[in-house]
Amino acid sequence: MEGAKQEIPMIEKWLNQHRELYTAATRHPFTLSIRDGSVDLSAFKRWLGQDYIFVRAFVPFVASLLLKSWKESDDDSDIEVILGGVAALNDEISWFKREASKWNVLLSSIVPQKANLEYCRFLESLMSPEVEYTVAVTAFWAIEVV
Ligand SMILES: Cc1ncc(CO)c(N)n1
Repeated sequence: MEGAKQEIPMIEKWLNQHRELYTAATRHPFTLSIRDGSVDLSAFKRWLGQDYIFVRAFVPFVASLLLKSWKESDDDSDIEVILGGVAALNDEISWFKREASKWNVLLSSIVPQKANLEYCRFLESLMSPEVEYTVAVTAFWAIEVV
């Protein structure tokens, strides 16, 4: 009888390989302060404006992924998952606008911070037709899992 393979699943392997980064991102003091309600209002407003810029840039990235999934995916259900992501982004943008108005954040005049600008540029680079669907969808997964 063949020995049962004891392969570590890919996602588990990646999480193990990047455990410190993953914990730093998902247990960040800002995130924890949101969870327990102690968040500093000016930090929240700064996040709101910066994340709004990110989400605006994320929409065309997800749209490009939708197109790639239609062309390159071998699994029909992928397109529906990504379409669900687009729908969620629509609701998310409405939420950002509501929150911004509630907290007097002027979304039209937010200046992106350097890290955010670089992140948006990275997203844009993933939109290139040269970038394969498998690469782009893995980035999508990583962005959403963290
Ligand atoms: C869907 C989505 N992914 C990631 C982020 C980053 O915070 C966000 N605001 N929305």
